[in-house]
Amino acid sequence: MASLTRRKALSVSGFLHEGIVSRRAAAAGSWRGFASSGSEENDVVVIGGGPGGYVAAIKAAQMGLKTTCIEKRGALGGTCLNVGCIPSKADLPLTLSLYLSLLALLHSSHMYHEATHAFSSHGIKFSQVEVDLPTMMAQKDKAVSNLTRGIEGLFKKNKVTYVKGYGKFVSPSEISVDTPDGSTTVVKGKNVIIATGSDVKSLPGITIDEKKIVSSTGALALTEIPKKLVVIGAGYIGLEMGSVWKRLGSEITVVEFGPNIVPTMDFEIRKQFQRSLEKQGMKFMLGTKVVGVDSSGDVMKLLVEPASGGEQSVLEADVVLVSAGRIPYTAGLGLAEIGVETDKVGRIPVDERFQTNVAGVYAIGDVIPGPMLAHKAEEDGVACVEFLAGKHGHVDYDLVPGVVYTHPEVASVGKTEDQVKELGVAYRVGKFPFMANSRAKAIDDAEGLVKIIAETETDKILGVHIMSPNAGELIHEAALALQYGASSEDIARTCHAHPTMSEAVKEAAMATYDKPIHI
Ligand SMILES: Cc1cc2nc3c(=O)[nH]c(=O)nc-3n(C[C@H](O)[C@H](O)[C@H](O)COP(=O)(O)OP(=O)(O)OC[C@H]3O[C@@H](n4cnc5c(N)ncnc54)[C@H](O)[C@@H]3O)c2cc1C
Ligand SMILES: NC(=O)c1ccc[n+]([C@@H]2O[C@H](COP(=O)([O-])OP(=O)(O)OC[C@H]3O[C@@H](n4cnc5c(N)ncnc54)[C@H](O)[C@@H]3O)[C@@H](O)[C@H]2O)c1
Repeated sequence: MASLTRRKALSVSGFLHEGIVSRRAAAAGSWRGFASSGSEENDVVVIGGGPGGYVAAIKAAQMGLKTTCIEKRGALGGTCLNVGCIPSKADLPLTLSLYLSLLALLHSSHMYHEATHAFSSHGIKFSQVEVDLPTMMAQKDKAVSNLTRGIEGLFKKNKVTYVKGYGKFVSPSEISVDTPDGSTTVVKGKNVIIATGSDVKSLPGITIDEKKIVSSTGALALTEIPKKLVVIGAGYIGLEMGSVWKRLGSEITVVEFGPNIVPTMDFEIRKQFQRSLEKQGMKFMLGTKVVGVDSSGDVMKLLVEPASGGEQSVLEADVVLVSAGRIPYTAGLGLAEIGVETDKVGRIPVDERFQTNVAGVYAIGDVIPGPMLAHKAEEDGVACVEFLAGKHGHVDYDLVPGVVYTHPEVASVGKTEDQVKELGVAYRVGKFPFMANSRAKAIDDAEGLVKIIAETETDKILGVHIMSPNAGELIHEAALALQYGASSEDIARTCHAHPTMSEAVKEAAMATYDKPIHI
C-alpha cells in the first residue's frame, strides 16, 4: 500500500467527487454494487470484467486493496445484446461468455459426432440419433451462466465492488459510468486498469448482421443448422466454430487469405492437422480472399479470388462466419482525452509493469500487445496488480500455451521448429505418434503425435507441440518443463503412469535425447 502512488486528479468540471458517487443516487447515499463503495477513493479501479479484469480485481482485493470493477455488459451491452442474439446471458462478461459457449458447443457437437460415427465400432448401436438444437443451445447457456455467475460470487467473497455500466475516463483517476438506470456515476481510483478486451475485426464490404453474416457471437446462437457455412479465416475461431457446425451437419468451406491454416502453428503439426480436418469433411481454400458478398437472395453468393489476384469464382453460403482476427476494444473509453497512447492497430502499449504512458493508468489482456488469450489476460491481471502494489509480477509471453479445441486438439508451448531455425540454434527433434501409445489405442482415438524441439548442446527444451485428444491437458507438463528450463532427458527420466496419453510425451522426450522404447 505504501508504494501506491497517489496522483492528483485532473480537474474536470462536475466530476470532482471522492470515491463513487452517483449523481442521482447520491442522495440515497448508496450504490447497488455488492459491497458498499462508500465515499472513499479506491486503490484500484478495473474497467472490464473479462478474464483479465475480473482476475485483476479479485487479486487486488485479496492483497487488501480497495477495488471496484466496472463492466458494461448487462448495461448497454452493444448491438448484439440489443438485437437479442444472446439475451440469456445479459449479466455476463461478453468475451468470457463467448469462449465458454464455444467450448460447450464443441463438447456437445463432439458427443453427437461420436454417437453417429464412433459408438457403433464399440458395439453401441442406436436406431436413431438426432440433434435437438434448442436443447443444445439451452444446455450451453446454462453451463455458461453457472460458470460466470460464480465470478459474481467470487467478487462478493473478496469484497470487490461491482459497478454495472459503461466506463469512460474523465481524468486519469476518475471514470464516469453510464449505469443501466440511465444515471451517471463517477468511480475514483488511485490506480486504473484498462481491461476492455477485443472485438471482431470486420472486413471491407462485408457487413456483419449476426443473422446471415455472423461473427463468433452470431455463430454461437444460430437457430438452424446452416446447409452451407463459409468461414472466412482459418484461425482459432474459424476452425473451432467450423468443427461445431460440420459435426452438426453443415457443409463447411474455409477461405483463408494466407497460404496455411493457423499461421502460428508448427508446420509439421499443421500439415497433419489440416489433413485431419479435411478427413472430417472441412474444405479449405488457402491463399484466397473474399472480394464481395451478395446477400440479397436466400442463398448468399461470395465472390472469391486468389490472394495475389487472378480468376474469380463464386461460393454459395446460407451463413458466412467472419473470423479473420480481433481488434482491441477501446471505443468510447476516452483514451485520447486523458492522453493514453495507442499504436496503429489500436492496442495500448505498456511498459514491463503494464503501465501506459500515463502514470497510474495500466492496461492488460487483449487490449495490449501479445497473444489474445484468456489465460494470458489472467496472468497479466495478476502481475499488473502485484506490480502496482510494489511487489514483483511475472508473465513470460514466450511460454503462453495455445490450444485449438477441435478433435483432435492441437496444443503448443514455446517455439515452433521454424522459429528455432530462425534463431540459428542447433537443435534436435523427437517425435512420438499416438498410434504407438497404448491408452490411445485402447480407446481407439490415436490420431496425432507429440513433437519436442530441444537445443543440441544443452538438451534444453525449446518447444513442444501436441496433436491428440486432450492435447490441451497434456501440454501443461511441457509448459512446466519450459518454465523451469528442463531438458528433454528430465522429462524422459520422470516416471509417467501407465497406461496414459502422457506416456507419449515421455517417449517423445526419449526420442529427443536418445531413443524411444515403444516404436
Ligand atoms: C469465440 C471466442 C472463443 C475464444 N476461445 C478462447 C479459448 O478457448 N481460450 C482462450 O484462452 N481464449 C479464447 N478466446 C480469447 C479470449 O476470449 C480473450 O483473449 C479474453 O477474453 C481476453 O480477456 P480480456 O479480459 O482482455 O477481455 P474481454 O474478455 O474481452 O473482456 C473485456 C470486458 O470489458 C468490457 N468492457 C469493454 N469496454 C468497457 C467499458 N468502456 N466499460 C465497461 N466495461 C467495458 C466488455 O464488456 C468485456 O466484458 C476466445 C475468443 C472468442 C471471441
Ligand atoms: N482456443 C482458443 O484459445 C481460442 C479460440 C478462439 C479464439 N481465440 C483467440 O481469438 C483471437 C481471434 O480469433 P480468430 O480466429 O478470429 O483470429 P486468428 O488470428 O486466430 O485467425 C485469423 C485468420 O484469418 C486469416 N485472415 C485475415 N484476414 C483475412 C481475410 N481478409 N480473408 C481470409 N482470411 C483472413 C488470417 O490469416 C488468420 O489465419 C485469436 O487470436 C485467438 O487468440 C482463441
